[in-house]
Parts: sequence; structure tokens; C-alpha cells
Amino acid sequence: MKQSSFPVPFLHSEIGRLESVIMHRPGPEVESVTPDSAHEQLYNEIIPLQAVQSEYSMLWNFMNRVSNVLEIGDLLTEALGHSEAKRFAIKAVVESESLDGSKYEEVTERLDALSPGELSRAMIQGLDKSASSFQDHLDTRLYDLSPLPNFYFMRDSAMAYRESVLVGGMAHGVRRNESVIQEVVWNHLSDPETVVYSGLRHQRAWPETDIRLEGGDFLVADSNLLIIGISERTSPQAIDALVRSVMNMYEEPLDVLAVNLPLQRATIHLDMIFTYLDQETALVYEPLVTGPKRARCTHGHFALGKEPRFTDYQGLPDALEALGRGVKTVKCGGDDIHFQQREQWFAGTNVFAFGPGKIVSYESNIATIEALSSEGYRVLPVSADEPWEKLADSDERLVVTVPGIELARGGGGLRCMTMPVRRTAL
Ligand SMILES: NC(=[NH2+])NCCC[C@H](N)C(=O)O
Repeated sequence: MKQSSFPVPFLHSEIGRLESVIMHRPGPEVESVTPDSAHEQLYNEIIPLQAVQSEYSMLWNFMNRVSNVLEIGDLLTEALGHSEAKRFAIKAVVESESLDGSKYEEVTERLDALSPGELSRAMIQGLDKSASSFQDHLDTRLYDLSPLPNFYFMRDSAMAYRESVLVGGMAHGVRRNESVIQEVVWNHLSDPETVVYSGLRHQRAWPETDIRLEGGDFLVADSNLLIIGISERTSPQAIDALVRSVMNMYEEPLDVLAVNLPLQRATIHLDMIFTYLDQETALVYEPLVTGPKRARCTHGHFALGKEPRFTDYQGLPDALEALGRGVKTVKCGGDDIHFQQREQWFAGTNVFAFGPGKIVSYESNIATIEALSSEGYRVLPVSADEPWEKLADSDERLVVTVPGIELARGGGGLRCMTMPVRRTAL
């Protein structure tokens, strides 16, 4: 059922003026991470909740000034008010836990007894283990339903594209239920045809096939040009399936540039080495984008009723050039390789554009901010008392800097934390 307050996706670029964005305030789920589990839970380090929340609220308040921000937990609560959504959600999340027979029943019943708001919280923050038997009591698991500490990286589990949404197929089990939540929200709050592709559904239908797709690898250069990372998180099979769905839906030619990322922690997603600042300029991690060891890129051209055509390029900039979409690059970390490496690790490339030439960046990536400033960007700390609404609509190039030492320890940056749903056409 369509709700009037729920935004209809409209996204034809990475940089159009932001109208609506979905985000998630980090909550107690962050505290489920321990030194021993951090690696498996995809964190670089454990993070203190209060510190991360105070950093995050600076970002949230700013985003709220320049756009309409929606909290996914609230959307989930609203969706779970539909009994069909509740049934699907409980079944899907409990299935991800691999519980044995009686435990499965028990957890299902516990979740079923919750109100939509409580269930929404349990799906994000986890549900403590009940200890009603010897087996439970002695089990070292802490939760009957695992929390989602990576959910504040809202980018990865769903992607808006044109008038549609693509639900991610998460590469790691610890993030699987994030895409369950997206599926519940989009299927119950938006028009039924909005979800054009669901990685989650593919994964459930073909558990043996390697179908992984995360939003950090998905860039919308324009309506008919996608740039997608093939990475630790996204597989070629998923890209093929996505292309088929998009072609079916829009019946227009489509160009896809697939960038082959090295399978390493620092470059889990494409947006850790390449993000758009405006239509002609990109912020890049030089060694992997323009340097001698640049990531290879394959251009796939798809047209209805024709065989696809594939062309290989040495790197993404060459492929963009060949398409008449060449970009000028600004270097994350400036000219010094040492700072390039340090700031790339600190998600320096991972900035978020809230309009053309208007970005949000972590304040600690000083060399990157300097590089932007020499490109004519005015640097403004988020704490400044500025008329943000007006500035967002001005022609000025801006970099708004936010504190993020703790946020970054979760393994991502500003682009990772935002899921834009509507941007104005360029
Ligand atoms: N779009 C991104 N780069 N997201 C970063 C996600 C970080 C998260 N801890 C993970 O490893 O999955």
C-alpha cells in the first residue's frame, strides 16, 4: 500500500541536489561488537556508542537542514504495521539465524508477540537470548536474533536508481538481515513495482549461486550509465542479473562500467576509491584509479534485442573518456602517497554529494580537504552557524566537514552512511 509521506525514488545521478535520503542513527547494536568479534562483524575497531552518536547527530542535523531525512527504523515500524509484512519479516530474519527446530519456534513466537515498534527495534538492535533450557543457558551465543551493527552504513543494503529501488544481496551473513529490512520497507510502503531487483530474493532462491551486490559498489553516473565495482562485496553474476532486470523495466540502452577492485579490506567497495564531486569531477584514490596499478575496467553496452558488446580498458577514467564522459580527478590525500594511503583508509574518498560541487567529508582528512580547497572549494565546519538551506542551493563549491573518528572505525564514510532516494534532475 502506498503511503503519501513515503518518497517515490527519483535518482539519475550521484550529485543532483538532494531532496530525500534514508539514514540510520547508530544505536545499541554498535555495542554488540567486541575486540574478538570486530573483524567478523566488519568493524576496524570497537567504538563507544556515546561518542559515535554525538558525531552522528552533527551529520544528521546538517542533512536535515538541506534535505528530508528519513530514519529507516521508523519506516520499518510503519511497514510492520501490515500483518503480511510482519509475517514475512519474522520468517526471513529467523531463517538467517540457523536455529534448530524448537528454538526456531520459540524465537518466532517471541518476535510475533512484539508490537511493530518493538519488533523494528529487535530487528536492528537484536534480541537477547532467552535462557529457558540447559542448552540455551550453556550456549555462548548472546542473542536469539543478531543485531546489525553495520546498519548505519545505510548505503549498502538498498540503492535508488531512476524511479526504482534495488535491494542489496549482502556478501556477509552479518549484514543479511539489513536487506530483509529494506525488502519489508520497500515492498510495503512503496508501489509494488518500485523494487526492480532484489539481491536478497536471488540469494534465497539460488543459495548455491554467487549473487552479491552492495550499494557501495553501485554508482549512477547518469540515467543510462552505471559504474559498478566487482569486489569482495559484489559479483559479476549479480551485475548480470541486475542488468537484465533494469533492461526489462526501462527498455532503453544501458552502459555499465565494471571496475575490478583488489579484494582487500581497504577497498571493499568502489566508493572507497572513486566518488563524483560534480558531473565532470571525481575524487579518487590515485594508486587504484589513475596510477600504474589502476583497477581494470570493462565496459558492457546493452541494447534491446542485440548481443551485448564488451570492451576492456586499463582503468575507469579511460573507459569514461571513451564514452565521452571523461572526468577531471582530485586526489584523496593530495600528492603524497603516504597521506593518500592514510586518508583512503579513513574513507577520505568516500564523500557524499548533497548537490553538484557540494559535499560532506570527515574533518580529519586534512590533506584531502586541502586538495579540494585548492580546487576552489570553500571549507565550512558543520558546527558553524551557516544558512545551510541557502548555501545548498547556491552555486558555490562547498565542503562541509564533520567529525567522524569513531564513525570511520566502523569501516566507512559519508557516502556509505546515506541512501539518497531523490535528487533533482541536472
Ligand atoms: N559503502 C561502503 N563503503 N560501506 C562501508 C561499509 C562498512 C562496513 N563495516 C562493512 O564492512 O560492510
